[in-house]
Amino acid sequence: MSLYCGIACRRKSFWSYRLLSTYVTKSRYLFELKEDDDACKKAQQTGAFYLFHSLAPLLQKSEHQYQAPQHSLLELERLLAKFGQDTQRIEDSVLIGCSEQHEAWFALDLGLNSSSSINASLQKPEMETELKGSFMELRKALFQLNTKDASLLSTAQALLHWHDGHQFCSRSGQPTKKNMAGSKRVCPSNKIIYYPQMAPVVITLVSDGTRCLLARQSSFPKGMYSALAGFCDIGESLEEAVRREVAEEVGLEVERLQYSASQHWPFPNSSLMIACHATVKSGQTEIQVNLRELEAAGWFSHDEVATALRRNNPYTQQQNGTFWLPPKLAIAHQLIKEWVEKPNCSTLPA
Ligand SMILES: NC(=O)C1=CN([C@@H]2O[C@H](COP(=O)(O)OP(=O)(O)OC[C@H]3O[C@@H](n4cnc5c(N)ncnc54)[C@H](OP(=O)(O)O)[C@@H]3O)[C@@H](O)[C@H]2O)C=CC1
Ligand SMILES: [Mg+2]
Repeated sequence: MSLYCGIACRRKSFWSYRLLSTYVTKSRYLFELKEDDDACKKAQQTGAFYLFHSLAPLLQKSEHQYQAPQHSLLELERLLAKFGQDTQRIEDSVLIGCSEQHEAWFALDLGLNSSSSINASLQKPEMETELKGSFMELRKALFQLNTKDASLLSTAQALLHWHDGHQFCSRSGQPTKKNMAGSKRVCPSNKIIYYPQMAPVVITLVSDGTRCLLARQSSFPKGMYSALAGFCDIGESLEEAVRREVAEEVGLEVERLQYSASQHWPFPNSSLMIACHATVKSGQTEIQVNLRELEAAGWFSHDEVATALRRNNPYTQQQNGTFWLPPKLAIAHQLIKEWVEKPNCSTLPA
């Protein structure tokens, strides 16, 4: 960059800075922390840490609610010393966001193997006693938390999981090194950069105009039905993936679709769920279930689905055989709710 450009850019950023919204300054701050290891390390001094053990987040119960506690760097250093872990381990933490006041948030897993030894570490139950909480499996934890914490912990777990599985370069076999924020890993021998990945998944609520199609896999909890989902194949567009998955799983052809929303889903590995509504060709509603993919599929009336949505405790429904729907947090629930409120959602040709 020339000196002139440097001055011009600095001046420009000075004037425009005052005009930037809170959201934009926050996004730029996080971008800086990902790009600059020193800035990220500095942000840890005033930051807050969420703790995990073997990918299970630490939760504390207050009254009838669970919450994810935050720890300052000082508290964390004290805890690590008490647990018999090296404070060097803080370098394993990953950046997961920041407050509007630019307090950076990090996540650290106390149970996963790391570059710093944990052989001398206390066991999980003793840590839980000291932390006055419990490490809860994420699938259970998500449904106990408010939306903000659920989203933050799901990002954190996905990132920690990715780092845990990408410790070595797939070309050289050498250990890879994470940057301070944890937004990438680099192989020191050949400089290959690895970025965290998500697999795109389409999830489609198919309708015939009056009914919607719900299906279940044998691995689902008993009685739960959901919209059709499937991983995108390489080279496919969103529209092609929807069309193929519906054809593969229930033997129907969709002719119109409408994008609804998307969601990061951490199970079993990070997916980007892309939710759509679609309609089948008129008169072509005979389902042929692909039993290698699904256990059952069927058409459900507007009334049946609206009633199922109103049931708020699915577990009590299992006994009497009624079907139930994915919990509110899942995008499948949002998609089904949208259809109940507005059954003619699908407008675009597939
Ligand atoms: N948030 C939500 O509301 C919902 C989320 N989902 C999520 O959507 C995802 C996909 O749904 P599902 O119906 O199971 O998918 P598919 O219909 O594509 O079938 C799953 C099969 O795809 C194979 N597979 C696994 N990972 C990948 C990958 N990264 N790329 C390509 N193929 C893969 C596996 O086959 P094999 O084992 O033979 O290798 C797996 O059994 C699931 O992870 C599920 O958790 C689903 C419904 C609702
Ligand atoms: Mg599927």
